[in-house]
Amino acid sequence: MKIVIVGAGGRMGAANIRAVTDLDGVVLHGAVDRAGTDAIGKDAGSFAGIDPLGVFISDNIEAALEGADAVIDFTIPAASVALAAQTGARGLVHIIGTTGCSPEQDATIAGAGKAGGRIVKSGNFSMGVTLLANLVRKASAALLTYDIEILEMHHNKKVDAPSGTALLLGEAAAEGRDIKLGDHAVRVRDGHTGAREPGSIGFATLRGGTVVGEHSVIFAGPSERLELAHRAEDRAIFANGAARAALWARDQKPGLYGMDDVLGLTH
Ligand SMILES: NC(=O)C1=CN([C@@H]2O[C@H](COP(=O)(O)OP(=O)(O)OC[C@H]3O[C@@H](n4cnc5c(N)ncnc54)[C@H](OP(=O)(O)O)[C@@H]3O)[C@@H](O)[C@H]2O)C=CC1
Ligand SMILES: O=C(O)C1=N[C@H](C(=O)O)C[C@H](O)C1
Repeated sequence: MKIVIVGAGGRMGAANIRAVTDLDGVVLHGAVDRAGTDAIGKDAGSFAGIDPLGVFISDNIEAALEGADAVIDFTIPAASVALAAQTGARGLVHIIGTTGCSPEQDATIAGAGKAGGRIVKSGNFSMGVTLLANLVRKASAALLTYDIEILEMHHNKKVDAPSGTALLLGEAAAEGRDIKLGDHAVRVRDGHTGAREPGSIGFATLRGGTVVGEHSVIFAGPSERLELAHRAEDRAIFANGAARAALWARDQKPGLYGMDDVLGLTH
């Protein structure tokens, strides 16, 4: 399977180049980043800290897509939305790790799935978080009256908050109670907030240093707390999941999928 990495010059871009090079059945077909960025023209392998691959990071997405089967895209929302139109028109596999999309951008991406793309989009491609979301859904249903708070910490370069993972975990908690996250989420607290609204799902965001990604879901009840947590130690866990998702999506019908589908976890 011939894969193009988009956002190749970024933190996840380098991890994705290494993951695609390591996995049997896939080859790096192209590597693309934003015009004018430092990585353009560099060998993708050397850039990612491995042996040279003879694939050079380019700003020409159309040329890179020629002959490709799949795209792994960890960039910014506007870039992922624009790319989904191109992958949809070509019927390509499109793995989207980009977080921070608005509801309108998510709807446009879903439309690209209907138009022919095989899209897998997730706020977190690790096995651990995918399983964690399933545990959160169950705990939320079982501990119906407990207050739910979601805490995340990431490195000081992260640009969106709450993280895509925190929102994914919030969605799982809401599904467990058959409510809509949008109606119950409290994403920021400041000043005289009043007492906690029963049934709300709170988010708290920390940023600092080089933290890859840490998430805790706290169920706080009378005289006890249950905490379910995940700590990412290396971006390889996301990149390996994304490469695995690309191989899986090749044999699927056009549409929009998540990591539960890739791992065969039904709920
Ligand atoms: N779902 C998951 O499992 C994970 C998701 N993420 C998400 O992935 C995204 C990227 O994260 P990270 O790698 O840390 O961020 P980086 O900023 O390091 O990388 C993003 C890359 O995309 C490039 N880029 C921006 N616009 C375009 C464009 N139009 N075309 C091609 N490339 C473009 C950037 O270039 P430049 O810097 O020059 O603007 C940069 O090289 C974030 O949304 C993050 O939250 C991260 C880890 C795991
Ligand atoms: O930006 C990051 O770094 C990460 N982003 C994802 C998110 O927003 O949840 C996944 C991971 O936690 C790292």
